[in-house]
Amino acid sequence: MCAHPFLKVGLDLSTTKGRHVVLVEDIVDTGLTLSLLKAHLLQECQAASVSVVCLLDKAARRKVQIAPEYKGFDCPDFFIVGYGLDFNEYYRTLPYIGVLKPEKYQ
Ligand SMILES: O=P(O)(O)OC[C@H]1O[C@H](OP(=O)(O)OP(=O)(O)O)[C@H](O)[C@@H]1O
Repeated sequence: MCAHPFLKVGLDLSTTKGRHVVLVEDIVDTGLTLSLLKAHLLQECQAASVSVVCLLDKAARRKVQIAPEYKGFDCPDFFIVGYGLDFNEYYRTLPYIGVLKPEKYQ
């Protein structure tokens, strides 16, 4: 199954063996999520390659060295919501991307 003790993925990742995988993300922030998944797919699942496409790339927050191969937009270091992005499950279904006022989360 190529399972990972921390990753909960609703797919059988062993099917990626020998295949070129494209991960589609809404946002890359610290990069920790993708870094973990990418390493797992390459090292444990033996994917042939893993590339990343994201809508938003918030590079200023990066904690690990990872860069999406394809991105829609560079994103400034604001708290972004809408278009699938949430704050405690609020705002996720907004049909646009917005910036949350700091007083809403501080
Ligand atoms: O680069 P990182 O710091 O790892 O953050 C990026 C991840 O965070 C968000 O998911 P989140 O964990 O908020 O879950 P969600 O998609 O259910 O909102 C987003 O969808 C990415 O998967």
